Amino acid sequence: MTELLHVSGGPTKPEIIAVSLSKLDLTDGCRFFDIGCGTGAVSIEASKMVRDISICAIDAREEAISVTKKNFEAFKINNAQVFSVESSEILEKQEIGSIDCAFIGGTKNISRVLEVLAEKKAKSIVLNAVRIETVVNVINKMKELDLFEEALHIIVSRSAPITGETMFKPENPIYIIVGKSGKN
Ligand SMILES: C[S@@+](CC[C@H](N)C(=O)[O-])C[C@H]1O[C@@H](n2cnc3c(N)ncnc32)[C@H](O)[C@@H]1O
Repeated sequence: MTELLHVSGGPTKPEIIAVSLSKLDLTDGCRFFDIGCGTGAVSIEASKMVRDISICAIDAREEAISVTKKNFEAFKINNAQVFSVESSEILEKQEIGSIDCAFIGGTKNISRVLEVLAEKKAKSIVLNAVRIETVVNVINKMKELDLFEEALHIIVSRSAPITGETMFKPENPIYIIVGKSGKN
């Protein structure tokens, strides 16, 4: 089995990716943006879900981009563009084109990123956050931009062996915030 290379902050846990992608409404041929892609794990799972997806993976850290490129090669992701840049600097550029669905795993400059996604009429936006301050900022900003749909608080506990039996160990709680454009 192909092993995913890791980088600090990633990969996002598979259960969180599964719920996040289920909220994104990915469709065949859509243009998917992985903002703060880290390892590229979310893009890899998205490409397993829908055919002909066009991926744009962005991370401000060169180290993350290098890992994403290696993972894309290992998982045979051929339909992706990868950008090593702060996302608010590139998303608004005309050559980036249209944006259908955006997963946001990194929240630096999040207000500006959400403004650009709203300007570009991204149909669905799903954001992962761990900090309560981020959650409040994102919900307020999405409401201001008429994007806010719902927020989820997810806690996964995973089985772990204990003296020959099984216990459950909790993973860190994650907030998933969902935005849709054209709500009204
Ligand atoms: C928690 S990690 C993402 C993990 C990723 N979803 C995965 O599965 O590997 C957050 C990443 O977002 C990046 N990041 C944060 N804000 C960003 C921004 N505004 N533009 C680009 N990258 C950003 C960080 O460099 C970091 O690599």
